Amino acid sequence: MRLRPFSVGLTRPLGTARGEITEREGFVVGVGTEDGVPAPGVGEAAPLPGWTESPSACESALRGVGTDDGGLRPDALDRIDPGETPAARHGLALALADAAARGEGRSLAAHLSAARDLPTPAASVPVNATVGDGDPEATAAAVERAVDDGFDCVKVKVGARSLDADVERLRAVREAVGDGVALRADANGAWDRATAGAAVDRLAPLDLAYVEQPLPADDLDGSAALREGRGDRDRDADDEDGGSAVPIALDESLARRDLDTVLAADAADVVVLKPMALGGPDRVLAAAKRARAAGVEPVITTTIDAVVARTAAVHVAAAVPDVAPCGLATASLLADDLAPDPCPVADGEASVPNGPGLAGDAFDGLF
Ligand SMILES: O=C(O)CCC(=O)c1ccccc1C(=O)O
Ligand SMILES: [Mg+2]
Repeated sequence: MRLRPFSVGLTRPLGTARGEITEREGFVVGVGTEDGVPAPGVGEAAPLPGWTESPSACESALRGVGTDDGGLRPDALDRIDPGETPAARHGLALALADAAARGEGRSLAAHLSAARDLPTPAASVPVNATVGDGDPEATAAAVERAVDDGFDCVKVKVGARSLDADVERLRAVREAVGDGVALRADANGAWDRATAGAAVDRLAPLDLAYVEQPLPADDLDGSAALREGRGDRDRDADDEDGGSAVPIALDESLARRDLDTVLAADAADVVVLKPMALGGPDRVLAAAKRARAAGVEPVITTTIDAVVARTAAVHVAAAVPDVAPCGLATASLLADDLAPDPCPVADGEASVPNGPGLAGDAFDGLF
């Protein structure tokens, strides 16, 4: 197993309620026949503080599963705890899955779905554009650009400013693009229960597709109450029959609590699943299948990963039948990348490479 450190910068910082993301660092993970796998395989471990383990914990977890002569222990994957070091597990699980899929001569999506009794994967996946914090004019202009580029679903970061200011931003966006565009708002856990309750009431007239992580990650009861329209707020006439006027998505909550706990709490309409934060593509596809069975819609996104992990997430999304728009159109947020993007986005859809594996041998030059 080989590890190659990398660092890629964003074209400009992505403003979120939890600060700005300016660059992504991590390791490309390579395995080969010397590791006992049938073909070369490439993975990516890109820890993001606040979402995963630290870069040093990630590196030690990966180095810990190697043998003294540079090979891989046979039980390597089982030795990496997906809760403690999800990015490390992602890197190795992806490299091994890429190798296995290439050995089988089929795409990563086909390999992952066959193991879970899912139907033939899609050839492209719908994606949303991602727009960071900014003033109302800049936010509306960024969303308009995305719509001009062919997106019909756009996610806007909120929660970095007052609720009044965010409502003004989203109003400006809705006015600029009209009713035909699906809008999502991601608060990254910024609001308390009273603010979140006020937010769903005030955003209801703007017809949002969902509000993502309105409350802190641990507040599953608050999220369940918000969904039922019984947050700490005055009820208005619109939700007398109960139910939040805006569907609720959870993201950070999944990195803190296991999926079954989130599902049992009735805390979400949508779960946002990030392979890097949840320990690997295999785990996320299994989680997506379980969420669907429980009536909760899965959405696949990344932590703004580099091209290897982003391509893997596209394969995962392709394996989810009729997947909702996913947060995978983030290549354009990066100023540079590890390799050319094998999943170009056009008309709001990312194309899925045919394989074998992630993208044939396109990433083998990374070593
Ligand atoms: O979902 C998307 O549109 C892109 C990914 C994204 O927003 C994100 C990227 C890095 C870290 C956290 C998040 C998030 O969804 O909260
Ligand atoms: Mg989010």
